[in-house]
This record gives sequence, structure tokens and C-alpha cells, in this order.
Amino acid sequence: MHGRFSVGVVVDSADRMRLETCKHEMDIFLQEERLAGATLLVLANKQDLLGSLTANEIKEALQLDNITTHHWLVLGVSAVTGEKLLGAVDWLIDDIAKRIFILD
Ligand SMILES: Nc1nc2c(ncn2[C@@H]2O[C@H](COP(=O)(O)OP(=O)(O)OP(=O)(O)O)[C@@H](O)[C@H]2O)c(=O)[nH]1
Repeated sequence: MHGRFSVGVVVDSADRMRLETCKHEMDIFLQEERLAGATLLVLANKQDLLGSLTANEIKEALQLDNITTHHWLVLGVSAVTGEKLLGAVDWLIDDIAKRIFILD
């Protein structure tokens, strides 16, 4: 099921301390009624920094596998190198396109 929104969350993959807060905030906003059916794009940013958590580790830390109410994708990106940013945009366009219905 697709709702009207795509929600993007940018996570600082080099900041382990903040992940707990991030998970807590996500748990809260995913319960919002207006976001029912919204898709969730998690950008695990700062992949260029040595020692940052991988996209898979971010997925584990945020327990994304437990999210059954929303379609989600986690992508390891870097705002500095541009790594995977195009992939993120592609996914968003694809996701939005699924909501376009042509009535005739
Ligand atoms: N190496 C690297 N630095 C980045 C990346 N994205 C943002 N930054 C830098 O990180 C610094 C802090 O930016 P952010 O973490 O985006 O800022 P923020 O979360 O709004 O601010 P804080 O609350 O202070 O963490 C800035 O100097 C950015 O240029 C990235 O992908 N790689």
C-alpha cells in the first residue's frame, strides 16, 4: 500500500551515540496517522568517514526489519563524495511514480 508521502531520514553513520535517539524519533513519527502508508528512505550518511557504520549496521541499529507498516530502504551515502545519492533519487522517483494513476 502506498500513502501520499515519502519520508527521508538522514542518519549520521559516524555518530553512534545519536542512533538511539534517532530510532526513538522514528518510532514516534511512523505512528503518525498522516504517514500511514508512507515509504521511508533512510540515508546512512558520511560513508566516506573511516569507522562510520555501514548501511547494514544502521539497518540493525534502527531495527528496520521490524518495520512492517511501511516500505523502507536504507542506503549508505556520502554528501561529500556523492556516493549512492543518485540511487537514492532514483528510488524516490520510482516510489513517487507508483502513486500516479492515470484516469481515463
Ligand atoms: N565527511 C563528511 N562530512 C559530512 C557529510 N555530510 C555532512 N558532513 C559535514 O558534517 C558537518 C556537520 O553536518 P551535519 O552532521 O549534517 O550537521 P547537523 O547534523 O545538522 O549538525 P550537528 O547537530 O552539529 O551534527 C558539516 O561540516 C558537514 O559538511 C558526509 O557525508 N561526509
